[in-house]
Amino acid sequence: MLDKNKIKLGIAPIAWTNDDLPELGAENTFEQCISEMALAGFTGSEIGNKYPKDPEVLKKALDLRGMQICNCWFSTFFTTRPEEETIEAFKKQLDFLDQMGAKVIGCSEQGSSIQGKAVPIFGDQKPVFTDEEWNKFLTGMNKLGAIAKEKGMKCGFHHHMGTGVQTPAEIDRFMNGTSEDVYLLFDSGHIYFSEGTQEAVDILIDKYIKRIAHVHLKDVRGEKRQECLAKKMSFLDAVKNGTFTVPGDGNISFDHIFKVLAENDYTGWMLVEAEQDPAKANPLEYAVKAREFIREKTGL
Ligand SMILES: O=C1C[C@@H](O)[C@H](O)[C@@H](O)C1=O
Ligand SMILES: [Co+2]
Repeated sequence: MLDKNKIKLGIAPIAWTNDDLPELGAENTFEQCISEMALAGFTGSEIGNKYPKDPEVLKKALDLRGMQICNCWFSTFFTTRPEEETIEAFKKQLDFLDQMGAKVIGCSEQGSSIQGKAVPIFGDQKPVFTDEEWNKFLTGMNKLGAIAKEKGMKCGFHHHMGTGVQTPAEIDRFMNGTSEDVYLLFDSGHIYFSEGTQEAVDILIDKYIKRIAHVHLKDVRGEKRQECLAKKMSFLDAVKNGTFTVPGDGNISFDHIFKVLAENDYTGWMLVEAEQDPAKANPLEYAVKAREFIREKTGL
C-alpha cells in the first residue's frame, strides 16, 4: 500500500494553460487554476508561466488554498552552451524553489531538443548526442546534483520526447553516467509515447525505483500515438491532438507503477501531468477524474 504519510499528490498547471502552446488555455487565470487543483483534491503544483514571480505573493495565494510547490521544470543546455550559463540559472531556480519549500528540481537537457519544433517527433531530427556531447552533459548534470544536494534538495532529470534522453538506452546511459546525487524524474507518459509498450514503462520503473525523486503520472491514448506516427506529427501537434490524458483515461496500466512505488516505500510527490486542449478536456473535470482514479487504485 502507498503510504499517505509519505506520498503527496499534485497536479501540473499545464492542463489549464500550456506554456509550450500559450494559445491553449489563455483564458484560464492563475487563481482559477490553483483553486480548481485544490477543489479536485490535490495539495501540490509545479510552476506555470502565469504564476506570480514573487515568492511571497505566490506563497500567499497557495497557502490560502492549502497548496504548495513541489517541483519546477528547468532547462539545461550543457550540450550547446557554456556550462556556467546553465549552472548560474540553476542556482537561481534552486533558490526560488527552496524559498517555496520544494525539495526537487526537474531538469531536462534542451540542447538541440525538437520538442517545441514543427518537425516530426518520430522523424530523424531528434538529437542523438555524440560521445563529446554526452561527456559535457553528464559532467554538467553531476555538478547540478552536487549543488542541489548541498542545499538539501534533489536534482531530478526528466526523460522527454524529442530530447537526447528519450529512449530506454539513452536513459540507461544517463543513469549510468551520473552520480547517486542525480535522480530520475519518472514520467509514465513520455516513456510510453516513446516506446508504445507497457513493458517499457514497467521496466523503467523497476530499474530505477531506488533513484526516482519525483513522479509524473501521465497517460497516453494509444490511437492518438498511432496517428502521430502515421501523420508524422510534431510533439506539440500530437499534444493538441490529444495524445496525452490523465491517468486511467488512456492505454497505460498504472498497477505496476503503484505497486513498485509502494514496495519500495517511495516518499515524495506523485504529480498528475496531462496536457491537452482545455477547450476539449475541461481541466477541472479531468483533475477530478485523475483524483478519483488514484483514490480507487491506491487508497490515497
Ligand atoms: O514535465 C513536463 C513539462 C512540459 O513542459 C512538457 O512538455 C511535458 O510533456 C512534461 O512532461
Ligand atoms: Co513530465
